[in-house]
Amino acid sequence: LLLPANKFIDIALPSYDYIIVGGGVAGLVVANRLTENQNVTVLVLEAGDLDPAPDLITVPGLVGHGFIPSQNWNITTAPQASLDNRTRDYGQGHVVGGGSILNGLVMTRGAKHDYDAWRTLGNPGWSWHGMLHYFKKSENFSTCVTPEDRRRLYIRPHMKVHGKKGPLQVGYPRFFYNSSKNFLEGVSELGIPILHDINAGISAGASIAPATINDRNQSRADSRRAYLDSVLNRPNLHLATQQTVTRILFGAEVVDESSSLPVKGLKRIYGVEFATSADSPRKRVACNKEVILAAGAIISPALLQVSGIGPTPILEELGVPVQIDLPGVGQNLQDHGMVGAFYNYTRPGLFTANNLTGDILEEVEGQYFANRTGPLTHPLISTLAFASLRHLATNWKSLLSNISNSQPESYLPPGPGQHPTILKGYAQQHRLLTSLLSHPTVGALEVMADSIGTLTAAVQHPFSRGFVRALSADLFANGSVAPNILLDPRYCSHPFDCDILVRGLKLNNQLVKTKAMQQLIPQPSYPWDDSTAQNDTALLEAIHSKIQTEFHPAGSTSMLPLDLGGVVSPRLVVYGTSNLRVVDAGIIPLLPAAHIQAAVYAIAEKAGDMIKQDSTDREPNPNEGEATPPPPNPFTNGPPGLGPGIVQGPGVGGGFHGDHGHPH
Ligand SMILES: Cc1cc2nc3c(=O)[nH]c(=O)nc-3n(C[C@H](O)[C@H](O)[C@H](O)COP(=O)(O)OP(=O)(O)OC[C@H]3O[C@@H](n4cnc5c(N)ncnc54)[C@H](O)[C@@H]3O)c2cc1C
Repeated sequence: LLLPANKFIDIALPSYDYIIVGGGVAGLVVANRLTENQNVTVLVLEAGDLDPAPDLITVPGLVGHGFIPSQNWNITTAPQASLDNRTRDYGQGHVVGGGSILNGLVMTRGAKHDYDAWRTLGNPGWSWHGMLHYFKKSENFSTCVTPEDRRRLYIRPHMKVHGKKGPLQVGYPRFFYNSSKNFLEGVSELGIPILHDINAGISAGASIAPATINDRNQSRADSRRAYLDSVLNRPNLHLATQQTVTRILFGAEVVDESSSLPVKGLKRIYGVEFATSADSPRKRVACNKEVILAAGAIISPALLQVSGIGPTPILEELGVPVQIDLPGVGQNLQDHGMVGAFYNYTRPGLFTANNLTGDILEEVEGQYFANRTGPLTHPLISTLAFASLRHLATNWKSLLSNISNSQPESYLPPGPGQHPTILKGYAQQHRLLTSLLSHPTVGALEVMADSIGTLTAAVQHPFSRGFVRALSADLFANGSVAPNILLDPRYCSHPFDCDILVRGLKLNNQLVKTKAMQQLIPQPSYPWDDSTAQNDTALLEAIHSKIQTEFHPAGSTSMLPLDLGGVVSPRLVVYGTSNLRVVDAGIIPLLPAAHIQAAVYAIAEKAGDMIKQDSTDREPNPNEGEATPPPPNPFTNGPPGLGPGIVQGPGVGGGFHGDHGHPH
């Protein structure tokens, strides 16, 4: 139900039990699960709008054809000092559904060991075992692949590890390019196994990865379609679009003896401040229970900082009063850097995505829209391989021992990145990474194959750590949010990451020489041809100029113990607060070797259960209402009944302008 913009004042409540900041992947999962309880009220504030389902979004075959500008935050990285000193564009979803509206649909989980490492880092309950229930809970897995495709492409999922009843459709396209088979068998010739199911706990191997595709109509499955559309009529769920949260507001300090949360003497969050645009009035809304940050790994930490939660030196520079000195906020940022290398397949008659032009495109479109079959059901990437370090280097043991003997702190950013807790946390990650990379089932590198000859290499267990920070106390300074965010992934600030990519490109050069791949008649061009294939310096130079994001930012609000630079506890509560959680990709303490949407859906499902559980544990809580007196109604039209629906921006009128004396 979409209500006109001016209904915002009419239907918004003065306070909600839960306020979710960001209606992307994690935010919509949590909104759905919390509103299963009809006695609970939830407001989702989303900066973007509902997408009108254009073909560019819904048709898998159009993945990679660009972003709709209004749906992208248009963030740019800092110049990459360890590469070529250039900035990189960094697309992020600014739309209901967040990254799941823009993403490449690839659905991979990573290895069992990747998640067991999260537990080892001090997070009980967050092992593979702890996540598997939620991987399954989120997905409705479908195996509608023809027997012929199953056989030739080795698709045999282990149904025990998949869910059939979850909201998110996960399946396979109804069309595969022939080059997929060459790729799988070529990789196998190099001694890397073909996996029948890449999501069963062993990820080092080649596979056809499932996709977030709705099997029935072969269109994109995203968090909005999966988790929101079917529950929009719940009267206890309000979604306000085009509302950017600019600050988290603090209430009184509470001492809550009865809570299972670590709340004694902690700060209580009162609500949030938000606005439709830089020059529109700031409004406030209060929470009865919690504020839940789901603004993604880049904006959630910036929001914490401008609200006074973060490293003191950064808060002081911003001129923001320090509410909680939390050194980890914005640190430990990790990403999978990737390099697209091109080996043009020239076999005469080979059908590739390049053929989708003119009459053929018209025919293929007709096929797709008439009966949802054909090449347009196929996303950009279905075919990929994860190589373990053993697959990349015979001297893997000595490589790892060299890393173990190095000084981890020298690789971290200066300033707030050198806080003792951050150093300690990174040293632990460093040890765990070397252990993970020694494992034959864990990916060190991913190679993604499209149909035309691009073999994109991406480093999967990066040692480099970047950071994100706000540049202004007002996220809307200078008119929009992006210029106020400093995002520095610091690609290859640890040289081992680029070393992995060099090895990856050499692997590519071996791969295109296999019998299976030779059938495609690949024509590598400079810098991927034989002139540079064995020349590390030339490959490194090419990598430096071509690295870009695989769009997997994580770690910037890490779930780690406080003395390891953590921001949230294993219950995802921000340290120092009683009722503020983060549930998005930022909490991932160590990136898995995988595309990370599967992990984010599962994290949010787990968060939903924890929030419900903690709420039950906490009730009745006589102190709670007293500690934070009901706020004045921030909407001039008074508290109406809770009506169903979406509240769509631009929000008009009625908000508090400036301070009204209660929260700060
Ligand atoms: C181009 C692209 C391709 C990708 N490809 C894949 C892939 O193929 N497979 C895969 O597994 N993963 C992929 N990913 C990654 C995956 O989509 C993300 O990991 C996932 O979306 C992260 O979920 P999240 O909830 O943390 O953040 P998001 O999904 O980004 O959601 C954050 C939401 O918060 C909103 N928001 C932010 N700040 C505010 C604010 N101040 N106020 C209100 N709202 C706010 C945003 O608009 C957004 O809707 C891709 C991502 C991108 C961008």
